[in-house]
Amino acid sequence: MTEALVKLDSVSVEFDGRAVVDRVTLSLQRGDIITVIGPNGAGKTTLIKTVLGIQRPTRGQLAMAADLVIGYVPQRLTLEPTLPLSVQRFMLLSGHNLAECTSALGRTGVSHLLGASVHHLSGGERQRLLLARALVRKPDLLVLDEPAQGVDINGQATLYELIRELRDELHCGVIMISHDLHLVMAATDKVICLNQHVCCSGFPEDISKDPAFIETFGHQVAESLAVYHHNHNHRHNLHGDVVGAGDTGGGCGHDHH
Ligand SMILES: Nc1ncnc2c1ncn2[C@@H]1O[C@H](COP(=O)(O)OP(=O)(O)OP(=O)(O)O)[C@@H](O)[C@H]1O
Repeated sequence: MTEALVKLDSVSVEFDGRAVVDRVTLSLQRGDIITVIGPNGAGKTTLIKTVLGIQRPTRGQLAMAADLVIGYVPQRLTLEPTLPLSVQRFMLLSGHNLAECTSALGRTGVSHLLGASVHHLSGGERQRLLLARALVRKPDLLVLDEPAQGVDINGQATLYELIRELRDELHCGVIMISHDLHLVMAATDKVICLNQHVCCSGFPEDISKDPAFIETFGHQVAESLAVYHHNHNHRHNLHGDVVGAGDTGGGCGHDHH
């Protein structure tokens, strides 16, 4: 039997008597990728914070595997703008040595930015830096809060692919929040649709037909997702260009009907 990295059993989080997360039960194993979707204010970040152990549940049980190493990619990188900080220094603050930091930066495609200032990175570069910082810890569990924000559309698909590859390499579990519904539906193993409580959950192709999903996101979104088939027959490089197996000669290779 596979050991759960994190288990939530009927977890609720209340602020001022209001349930922001309402009786959520989930279990995350090694190899899983779970994506939490839902409207603004649905409690997604609060749920992620609970998984991280930084938000205490008001009710219910949270169980984590012993010695669990978590790599976290936050929604925002808050830095003192007047403090000069290079990418190298930022990474070294993790407590890992330069070789480990450079290797993690290389894996997320930004090792060339070692000497750059973190204040001047593009949105996509910043997300890759944050991913490298999470990665350098060799996490059992990767927790990402909107990892593709500020990343252009090509870069988003590539970033989700990178997350899948990292899951395979580290044999870790992944839980993330995303608003990129089409990419989520194409690239995720399991989706949890949250609106305080879990409206529905399951595999992308199933939940897009779920009445609770349709009620939350509307018919238009549900219909466009329900007919979306993603036959990914190739790989992308970090710039989003198509490379490798099954490249049909420059075509995108995804079937969108
Ligand atoms: N520490 C807190 N104290 C009081 N209310 C809070 C606190 N943290 C979050 N909330 C409230 O809980 C609700 C859910 O917030 P949360 O950030 O979890 O939602 P979200 O689904 O991540 O939203 P978004 O998609 O907009 O990022 C919001 O109404 C928010 O104002």
